[in-house]
Amino acid sequence: MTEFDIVDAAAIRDGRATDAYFERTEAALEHAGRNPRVVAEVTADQFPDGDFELFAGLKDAVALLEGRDIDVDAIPEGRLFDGGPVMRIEGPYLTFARLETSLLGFLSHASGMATAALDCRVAAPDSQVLSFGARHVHPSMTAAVERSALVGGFDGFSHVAAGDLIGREASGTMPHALSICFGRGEQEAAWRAFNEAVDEAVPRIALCDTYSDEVDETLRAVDALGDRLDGVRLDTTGSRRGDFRHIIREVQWELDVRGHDDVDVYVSGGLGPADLRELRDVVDGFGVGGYVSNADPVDFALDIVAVEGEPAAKRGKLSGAKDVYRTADGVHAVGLADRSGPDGAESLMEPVIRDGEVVADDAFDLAAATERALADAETVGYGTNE
Ligand SMILES: O=P(O)(O)OC[C@H]1O[C@H](OP(=O)(O)OP(=O)(O)O)[C@H](O)[C@@H]1O
Repeated sequence: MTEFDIVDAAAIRDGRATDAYFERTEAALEHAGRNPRVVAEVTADQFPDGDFELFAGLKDAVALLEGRDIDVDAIPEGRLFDGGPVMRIEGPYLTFARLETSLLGFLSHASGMATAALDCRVAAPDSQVLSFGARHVHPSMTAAVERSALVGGFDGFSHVAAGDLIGREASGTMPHALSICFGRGEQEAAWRAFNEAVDEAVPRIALCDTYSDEVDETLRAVDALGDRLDGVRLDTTGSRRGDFRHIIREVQWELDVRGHDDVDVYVSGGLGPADLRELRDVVDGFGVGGYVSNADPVDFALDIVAVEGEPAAKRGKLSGAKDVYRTADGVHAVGLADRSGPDGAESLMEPVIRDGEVVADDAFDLAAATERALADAETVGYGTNE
């Protein structure tokens, strides 16, 4: 049987999922009898510059690091960061050297996607926003996509197996394929079959752009499903879109004049924050895919900043174990961990692992992470000058 090209969880956990140069570094250090106690930090930018990003991926990072002879401090998942460390690891270097590759992968990708999700969330704070981007990425990444979207404040997601892992049910109704399988002019049959077959708890949201005009298909869906119709989705393809806002307003108008203003209107297809801002007052919800799933990973690096208690770092990086602080007005500052931060500032880093034991479950609890993300967005005014 042909297997998928997926590096499995055991290889990640045992450190085989690493860059070859870490294996050679281990060989050299062991040969020389060296295994210094180091402090290493995960950082994207050395100094704050007002450009915030959202921290995610901590749950998987902790799963990788727990049980090892190290201490780990980190800012909790869902916290906005702006320069300085997001994580600090202390212990014998050989204990965690080969984990750097997977550790950075977990944090970089998830944080990039969560930041993109928060961009969408703040663009349409009162709309329902669902993650539709699983189809754009390798299947092994889909749970990370959906979880990151939730950390960034999305209301739901589409991927079924990701839902099994996350512990929440996937949402979604129908693709164009359903109408096409019934045939041109037979959309009513497709919507009725959906209504008859699908669990009562699933909202009846008819996809209304497959063969004909959005207003026409919407009114036909109203006739076909009557009061059972909860909403329509317009995924009008780019080449046919013209003025999408006008199309949506026209659909809303024609629903209203017939007394169906309770039918919600959802839109999807290549949408990002600018579209959400432009359309948020005329729709009830959005499906957003590629903007989140295809987001650039955050450029995290892991660097040694102290060896045997003494400051040490490569040039361009700041030596010494550090902490990050937030002042009451939402400004971030970086300082040495063994000194207090600016007056009135709170430290954002928390102990997460001590001697290999996880000591802060709440730091990567999904609901808590989302709550932090939304609160932080407000505190620092994230996205308000877009
Ligand atoms: O464009 P994105 O933001 O990445 O959104 C992801 C996809 O979700 C929608 O699929 P839909 O189910 O409507 O498409 P299909 O039935 O044509 O496959 C939309 O057409 C996008 O292709």
